[in-house]
Amino acid sequence: MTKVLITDPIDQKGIDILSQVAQVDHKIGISDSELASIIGDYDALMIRSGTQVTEEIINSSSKLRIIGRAGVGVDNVDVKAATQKGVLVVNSPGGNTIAAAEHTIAMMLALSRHIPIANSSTLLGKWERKKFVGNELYKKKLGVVGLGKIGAHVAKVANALGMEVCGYDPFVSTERAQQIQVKLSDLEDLFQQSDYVTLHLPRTPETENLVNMDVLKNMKSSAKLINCARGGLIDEEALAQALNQSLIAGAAIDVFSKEPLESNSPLLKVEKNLILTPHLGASTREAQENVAVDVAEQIRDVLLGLSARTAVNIPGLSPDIMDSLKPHLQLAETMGLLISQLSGGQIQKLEVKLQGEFVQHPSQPLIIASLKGLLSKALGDRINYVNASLEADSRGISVVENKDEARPEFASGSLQLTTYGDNGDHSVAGSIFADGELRIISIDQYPVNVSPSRYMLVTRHRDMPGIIGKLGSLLGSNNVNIASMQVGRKIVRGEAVMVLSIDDPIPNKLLDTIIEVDGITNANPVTL
Ligand SMILES: NC(=O)c1ccc[n+]([C@@H]2O[C@H](COP(=O)([O-])OP(=O)(O)OC[C@H]3O[C@@H](n4cnc5c(N)ncnc54)[C@H](O)[C@@H]3O)[C@@H](O)[C@H]2O)c1
Ligand SMILES: O=C(O)CC[C@@H](O)C(=O)O
Repeated sequence: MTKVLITDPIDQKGIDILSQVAQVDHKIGISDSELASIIGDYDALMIRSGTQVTEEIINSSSKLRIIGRAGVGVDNVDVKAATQKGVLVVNSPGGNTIAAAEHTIAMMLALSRHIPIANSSTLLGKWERKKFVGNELYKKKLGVVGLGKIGAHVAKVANALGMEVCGYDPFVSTERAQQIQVKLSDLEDLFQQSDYVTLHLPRTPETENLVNMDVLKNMKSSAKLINCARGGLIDEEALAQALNQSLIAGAAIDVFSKEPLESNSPLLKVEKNLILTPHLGASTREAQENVAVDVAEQIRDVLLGLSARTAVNIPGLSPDIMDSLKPHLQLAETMGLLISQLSGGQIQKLEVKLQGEFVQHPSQPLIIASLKGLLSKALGDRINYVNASLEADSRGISVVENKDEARPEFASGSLQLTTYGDNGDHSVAGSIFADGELRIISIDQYPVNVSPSRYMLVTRHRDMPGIIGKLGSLLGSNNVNIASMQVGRKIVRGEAVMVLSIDDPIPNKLLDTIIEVDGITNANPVTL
C-alpha cells in the first residue's frame, strides 16, 4: 500500500487528493528522531515550514520518492541530500504569493498606525489618542529587496497606496522593473533613502545577515523594516540594538532565524515599535488551500508515475517537456544504457551530440536521460532523473554538449553519445523513425539499423566468410534464440560490428567460447 506522511497542518482539500491514491498518516509536530525512525515506511512526505527535513531523515528513508513542501521556501529541506538520494522535492511557488504580500502590507500599516499596541492599551481601559499618532504611507519611499512574485505584488499595492517604490534584485532586468513600476536602486542607496524597507528574497549563504548593524546604521532614524520572507536575513541581535537605540523607528517581523521564536531571543526584550507574528505570511484560508492542492496533486501524480509541475531539483523537466520528448528521452536513456555496457570501465567524459530535429529540443532533459541510462547498470534503482547529473558529477564524468545544425542523414535527426574512458572511446547514435520507433543507427561509427531489444550481443570481428555461421551455430547449440542480426562495416573485409537481438541472456561460459572464435575480437552482451 502506498503511504504518505503529513507532518505539518495541511488543508483538507490536499489530504482528500492524496487519499485517492494512498494511505495518509498524520504526525503533526513529530520530533526529528521519531521522523527518522518511521520515514522508511513512506513513499511521500508532505510538509509546511514546521518540519525540518534533514540529511539524516532523508538518508533514513528507503522508498521515499517525493517530498512536497506546501509553500514556497524549501530551506527547511536538505535538497542536496534529497537529490543525492534521488528523492524529488516539489513546492508551490505561487500559491501563497498574495497572502504573503498582503501580510507585508498589513505589517506596514500596523507599524505606521501602532495598531497592536493601541489595541492592547484600549483593552486595558486606557484612551491614549495622543500617544499613538502615526504616519501615512502615502508619498513615502518604499525599498523592496527581492522583486520576485511577492516583492512585485507588494510593489503593485504600494504604488496603488501612493508610495514611491524603489527596488533591488540582481536578477531582475530594467524592463521588468519598469513593468512593475519599480525604480531599480543599489542596495546601499535603497537602505539609506527608504522610509520603509521590506525583504522578499530567499535565505541563502549569500543573503544570511543581509541586514546587519552596518546596514541598520545606514538607515534613516525614521525608517521601518519589514521581514515577511525568511528568518536569518536579519541579524536579530543587531536589530534589537538598533530599535532600543532608536537607530531606526520600527520593525515588523514574521520570520525568525530559529522558529518557533526562542524565549531568549533578543527581539523579545525590545520595548519600542516592534511587531512580531508567528510566521503567518502564508496563513490565509485561500493560500493554504492553494498550496495544499498544488502540492498534493504533484505528489499524487508522481506516485502514479507521472511527472511533477514544479520540482525544485530537476531543472528543465516540466510535464510539457516530458510529454513532448517522451520518445527522445527513451532513446537517450536506452543509448546511455547501451553505451555503458559497450564501454565498460571508468568513464571520464560523455559527449552528447544533437543533430537535425534533435537540435530544436531542449538539450538538458536529453542529457539527464542519457546520464540516467549511463549510470543505471552501476546504480540500479538508486539512479533517476533527480540525481543523474549529481551522480555523474560526483563520479567525475564531465558532459559536453554538441549541436550539429548540418543537414541530417536521417529525416528525424539523430542523437549521438560518445564516451571517453579507461577503455578508449565508444559511440552510439540513434534516431526516432516516423512511427515513433527507436533505432540504433550506428555503433562505434559502424552503420547499423537495429531496434533496441531486451537482450543483445554486440561483437567486433573481421569481415570474412564463416564468422556469422559459426556464431549462429554456437548460439543455437546453446539454446539462445536469435531474433535478428545486423552487420555494420565500413569497408569490405575490414573491421565490422555485428549486433544480434536475442531472446535469452548469454551464459558467461558461452561468451568465453564466442571470444575464442577466430576473427572475433570482442563480444559484449547487452541487457536493456
Ligand atoms: N512569511 C511567509 O509565510 C512566506 C510566505 C511565502 C513566501 N515566503 C518567502 O518569501 C520570499 C520571497 O518569495 P517569492 O515567492 O517572492 O520568491 P521568488 O523566487 O518569486 O522571488 C525571490 C526573489 O529574490 C531575488 N533574490 C535572490 N537573491 C537576492 C539578493 N541577494 N538580493 C536581492 N534579491 C535577491 C530573486 O532574484 C527573486 O526575484 C521567499 O524567501 C519565501 O520563502 C514567506
Ligand atoms: O508553511 C507556511 O505556513 C509558511 C510558508 C512560507 O514560509 C513559504 O515559504 O511558502
